[in-house]
Amino acid sequence: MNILVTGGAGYIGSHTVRALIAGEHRVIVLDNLSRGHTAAARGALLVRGDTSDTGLLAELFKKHKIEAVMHFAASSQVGESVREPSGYYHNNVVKGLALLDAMVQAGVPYLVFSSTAAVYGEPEEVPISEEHPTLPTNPYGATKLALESAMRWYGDAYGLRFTSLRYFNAAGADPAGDIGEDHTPETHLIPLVLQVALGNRPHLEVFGSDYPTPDGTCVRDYIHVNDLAAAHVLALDKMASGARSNIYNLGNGSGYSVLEVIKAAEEVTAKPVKVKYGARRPGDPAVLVAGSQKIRDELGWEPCFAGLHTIVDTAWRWHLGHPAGYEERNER
Ligand SMILES: NC(=O)c1ccc[n+]([C@@H]2O[C@H](COP(=O)([O-])OP(=O)(O)OC[C@H]3O[C@@H](n4cnc5c(N)ncnc54)[C@H](O)[C@@H]3O)[C@@H](O)[C@H]2O)c1
Ligand SMILES: O=c1ccn([C@@H]2O[C@H](COP(=O)(O)OP(=O)(O)O[C@H]3O[C@H](CO)[C@H](O)[C@H](O)[C@H]3O)[C@@H](O)[C@H]2O)c(=O)[nH]1
Repeated sequence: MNILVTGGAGYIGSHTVRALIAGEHRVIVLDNLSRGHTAAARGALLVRGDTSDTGLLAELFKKHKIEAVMHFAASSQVGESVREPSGYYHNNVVKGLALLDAMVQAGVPYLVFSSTAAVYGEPEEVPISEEHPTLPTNPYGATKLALESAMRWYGDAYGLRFTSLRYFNAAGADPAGDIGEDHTPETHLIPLVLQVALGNRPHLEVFGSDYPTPDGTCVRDYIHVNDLAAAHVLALDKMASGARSNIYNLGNGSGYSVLEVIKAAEEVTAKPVKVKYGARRPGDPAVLVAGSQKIRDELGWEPCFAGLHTIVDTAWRWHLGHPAGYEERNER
């Protein structure tokens, strides 16, 4: 298929682009490079542009006979969203709607959407199933939920078919070692821990040690980025063969605390990681662990990189090979 990947120069998007190309799809990446990297999108045609540019979208849909969109482009930091909700509503909801409208206008039938565990908020029970109530505790999760809701109504009214994938914590890197996680600023736990191990940061600040969890630090479900990428390909194939719109969680079903992640990183890297304890980060739920049985049953998805050490090891190989990331910040 001819597929437009928004945000395909970013972390998860670039790994999915690779999986799509391996599956012999033709990929056009649309990325404004606010956070992405040209080197990450290699192998695809990269168009530098914004998802709000409906003229550009119409042109790309027509010129490349686009049959499906994978929509990764978004602002995605929980803490930043609490401080600056306006930017999140604009980038994730307003621009997301522009994309949906352009798809409807051009008759592009299929959309795979990057949603998040943050739509659930503080869970009533774990593992969290797709039926769990959605009560986000931060604007980031609220904006993703808002677009999911729009997709549902657009589906009813205009026939848009979508799969929303609610990822838990994406981590790791392609074992090939040439693409990986490089956010500026970096806010995610695993890359930050590895930067400490590399000697690029003095310490890791643990955000809160008084949560109601076994060691007092937050528990998350880490999922390898290539396992996420594979799920996107499966979701698209399923829709193209007639499946209805759907929502799936994506996680491994195992929760690890911040301290457990640090310990795993020390074991993988054989380096000490200095820790300082700080305050809780606003908007952080204590525990997020996925129930992903639905996607296993319905799409046949199985993680290939399920263990925390394996995930951290692939990330470590990327960081060792690219201690300063993609090193192309001055191009922006
Ligand atoms: N990283 C995670 O753990 C995680 C978890 C759940 C959901 N998600 C979602 O997955 C998606 C990808 O996350 P990521 O970690 O790869 O983020 P990322 O920041 O690496 O990638 C996002 C990409 O989108 C681009 N972009 C942002 N706004 C744009 C716009 N308006 N127009 C064009 N391009 C734009 C950025 O330049 C960047 O390349 C996001 O939608 C995020 O909310 C991520
Ligand atoms: O310097 C740090 C960074 C993170 N953490 C903690 O480590 C855990 C993981 O934090 P991340 O920032 O790596 O990830 P989040 O759980 O906040 O968010 C990630 O997963 C969410 C869904 O669970 C969203 O989708 C979001 O896009 C994605 O970044 C959290 O408890 C956080 O408080 C620290 O203690 N210190």
